[in-house]
Amino acid sequence: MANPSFTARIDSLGIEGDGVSRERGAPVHVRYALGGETVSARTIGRGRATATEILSPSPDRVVPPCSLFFECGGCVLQHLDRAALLSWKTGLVGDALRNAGFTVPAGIKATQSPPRTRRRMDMAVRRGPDGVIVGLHVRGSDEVIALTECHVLIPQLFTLIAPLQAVLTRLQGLRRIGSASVNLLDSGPDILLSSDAPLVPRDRTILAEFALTNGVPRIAWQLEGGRAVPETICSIAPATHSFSGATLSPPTGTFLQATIEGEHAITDAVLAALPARLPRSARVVELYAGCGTISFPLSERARVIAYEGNPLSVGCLRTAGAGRRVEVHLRDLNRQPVMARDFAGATAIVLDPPHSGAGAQARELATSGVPNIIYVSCNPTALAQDAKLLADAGYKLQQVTVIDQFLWSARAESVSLFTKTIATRRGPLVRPPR
Ligand SMILES: C[S@@+](CC[C@H](N)C(=O)[O-])C[C@H]1O[C@@H](n2cnc3c(N)ncnc32)[C@H](O)[C@@H]1O
Repeated sequence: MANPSFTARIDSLGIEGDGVSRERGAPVHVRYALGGETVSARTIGRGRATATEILSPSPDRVVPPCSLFFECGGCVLQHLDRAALLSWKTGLVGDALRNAGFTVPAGIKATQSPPRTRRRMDMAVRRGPDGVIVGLHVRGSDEVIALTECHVLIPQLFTLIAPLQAVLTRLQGLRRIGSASVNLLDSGPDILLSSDAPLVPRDRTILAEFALTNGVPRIAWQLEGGRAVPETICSIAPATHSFSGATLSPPTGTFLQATIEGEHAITDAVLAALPARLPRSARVVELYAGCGTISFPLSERARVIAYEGNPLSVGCLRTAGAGRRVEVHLRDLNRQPVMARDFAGATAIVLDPPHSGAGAQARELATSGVPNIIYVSCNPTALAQDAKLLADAGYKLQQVTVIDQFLWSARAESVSLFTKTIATRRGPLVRPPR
């Protein structure tokens, strides 16, 4: 029997944002269902179903604001009230830290970016019979849905989509598939395109005209699936961005925190986690520094020794950091972690690892004995894994801030402060009171 229907009582929301029903033994993940609801559901795969009717709705259920929600793969939780969404994400982070072995302080601070503030998005490009579509994947499919509406993307980027579709339709270098990553820098939209065939000279002229007409300082391009550094196709003005007064020339496709509100919430939480009184000579080691989102605000409080694995980001950070208190090292921290002994004398370690977490680097953090470890995480599961090593090494959790900058997604970001009291010959070195 294809796609059998059943009635399910939903126990809770799972970490992917699906409702989880356990009444049949093995968990069934039910798309579009919320904790506490009873729904009619249709099986769509092993252990997976989609809600077809809500029989008893949760008080937190709302009408999704976007008419594309049930098709588009971009958002997963628009049917959940935003305050309830933030409280669910706060719970995910709290559970991760408890699972790691910590007592979680009461009153976790939590902030959420408003709709239409997302300033970076990776979109898919498809040529169809009626021209090119720039959009997101249909949920669970390779098909691409045109973003005729989007409640997360910042308007300066959303308004570019229609002209971008029109211009890509004219490119010979786009046969069938490609992608468009857009970043809103201080200087304006920065676009990185990929396509499945080389661009011809006329394509380059067309893209340059588009850039001029639409106020796009830079467009870069690479062959779809290629590994070469992207080629700048047109640069009508310098692509620049600034962090705490340091002006950078970021590489194309650079990592930016998803929203400006998210960036500020993260840097504020990191700075608040530093000891209140820091001597000018204090040294903070920063791991996974990117182009310096956190490094430059930090450098106003301490000397920063920054490590990053992407050579282009390192080049950008080095140039912008010249004359500031930021020392930059290129290092793959998976292959060659900073060793515990090399943190000696540091007042704090700040780390902001990728989604997979800190891997081999986490073990060195745990045995470093550095009194303050400030962990910026975009993945509660990886946080739990890494934080367990800190708990086992005697670190205590002092503060947590949850940042929801991927509104309506299941992603939860956080900044946690772990501290350790170090025994010295003169007695315990206690973190100064705030
Ligand atoms: C979440 S981003 C944070 C960047 C920066 N802290 C920011 O807020 O803009 C993670 C960073 O880790 C870097 N990274 C990923 N894997 C790495 C590795 N194995 N070694 C060093 N850096 C790595 C990425 O290039 C990226 O810049």
